[in-house]
Parts: sequence; structure tokens; C-alpha cells
Amino acid sequence: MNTTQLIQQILKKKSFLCIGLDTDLDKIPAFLLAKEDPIFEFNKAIIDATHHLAVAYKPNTAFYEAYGLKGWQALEKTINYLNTNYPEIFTIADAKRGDIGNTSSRYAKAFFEDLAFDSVTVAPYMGKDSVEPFLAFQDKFTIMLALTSNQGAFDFQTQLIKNEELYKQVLKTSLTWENSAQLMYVVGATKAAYFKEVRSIVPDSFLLVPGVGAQGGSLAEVCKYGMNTKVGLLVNSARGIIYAATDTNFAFAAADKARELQLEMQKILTEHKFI
Ligand SMILES: O=c1ccn([C@@H]2O[C@H](COP(=O)(O)O)[C@@H](O)[C@H]2O)c(=O)[nH]1
Repeated sequence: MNTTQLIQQILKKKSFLCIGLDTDLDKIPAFLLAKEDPIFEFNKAIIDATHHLAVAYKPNTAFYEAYGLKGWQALEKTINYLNTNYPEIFTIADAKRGDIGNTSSRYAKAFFEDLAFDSVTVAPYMGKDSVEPFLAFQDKFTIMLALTSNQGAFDFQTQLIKNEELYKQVLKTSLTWENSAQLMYVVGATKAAYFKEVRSIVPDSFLLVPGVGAQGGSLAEVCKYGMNTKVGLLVNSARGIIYAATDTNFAFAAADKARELQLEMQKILTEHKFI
């Protein structure tokens, strides 16, 4: 998928919602635990109930890796289900990888070729040669952590190094890398005050914005300075949507929560004259 197709989806669905599939066996409805693959059954029901309201899904791989082989198989079934049944959906493996070059290229192969995700999240701490192997894959996106939603973001990311915040240097430097047009960036919704600065450095890039819902970030605040001329935002919510209910109606309850965010997004897209 390319960004033109992604933008078309956003305008068609009047939504820039990304649903986080952070599927936790301790939180899903108990009746699903009797199934052969409860994680996949849960994801399938959530996807079927919400696909018309969302343009992207983001399984966080930690929630699958935690269950070993069965978890990884559930992840594989989930991405295959999305790619087969909803090929218009943008998929994100939230894996936060990054290592020396030859190892990064194996990570990239795992997520882009074997699992066929459209994108993967990457931690930039190891620098250019740890990120460029991901960028070498055509028509795939590397979503680099820029300014994360957690409190610990202030430990390093906002610290001044040679008079400039580290996250700004990360953004600026990444633009000099080969195939930088295939970069997107993670900026937390809880860091709304920083969006103006972020946009001044990466005006054209898509931002993946986690932190609305359970972490308390505000969609309206994010959109004030986070949008660009082509929308440029994918706003993620996981717990706030997928665990809306724990009875047999869980997927409908999730769809209700997704609809609430989609309607807010529709209003914002209208106000910004995108639709
Ligand atoms: O800065 C970041 C980067 C990644 N995440 C991930 O996004 C989701 C958020 O889930 P919620 O339940 O909507 O809070 C989760 O997978 C995080 O690991 C983030 O929150 N912040």
C-alpha cells in the first residue's frame, strides 16, 4: 500500500482510526478461552465489527510473543485474515525493532515478507544503519519512534543535546537517510504540546499517534497542529476500544467505541475541509 491509497481510505471512511490489537488472554471474554485459538477468534470478531470505521490495525507483537508459538501463530493468522479479507486496510506490526544492519534486515524480512505487514515500528537509538535495512523494502513503511506517549519520553527524547532536543535531532537526521519518504513517526497523543514543533520538521510525513483512550490523550488537541495538508495522522486506540465489554457482545461494544472516535474524526475532517 502507498500513502495515496491510505489517504483515499481516510477520505472514504471519514476516519484516520487505527485500532490496536493488544490481545490479552486475561482480558478477553472468558467464553472465547474454550476455542482452539482464542486470540485469533477475538481479533477476527473485533476486525469484522470495526473494519468500516478504521483504516489501520496495529497488533503489538509483545501481546503475541508472550504466548510463544501459539501467540506467533495467532499473529500470523491475524495478518493473513486482514490481508485476505480487508486488503484496503493499512497494517502495522508494533514491534519496536532495530539492531545492527544484518540483524535489522532479518527483522524487516520477518515483518514485511514472511508476515506481509505494510509497516513496522522501529526504535532509532542505534542509528542510520539500524533503520535503513527496513527502508530498503519498497512500498513498505518504517514507523520510527520520535516522541513517545509514556512519561519516560522525558528521560532522553526531550533532553537538550548541543542545545536541541534529542527527538528533533532524530527527526531531522532521519530525513537525510536513503528512502526517507518511506518513514512515518510515532508521536504520542499525550505530547500534544509538541505537535507544532514536530510538524515544522516533518511537514509531509504520516504520524502514528498512540495514547488517546486509556492513556488520556485528546484527539482534538492532537489534530490542532498534528494534521498536515493530506491529513497525515493515524490515531491509535487499543484498550479503549477492544475491551469495551467482556460478554458475548464484546465486538459490538468495541464497534460502538470505534464509532465514537470515527465520528469525532469525521467532524474534524469536515472542519479542516478534507470532506
Ligand atoms: O509511544 C508509544 C508507542 C507505542 N505505544 C503502543 O500503542 C498502544 C497503545 O495502547 P492503548 O491501550 O490505546 O493505550 C500500545 O500497544 C503501546 O505499546 C504507545 O502507547 N506509546
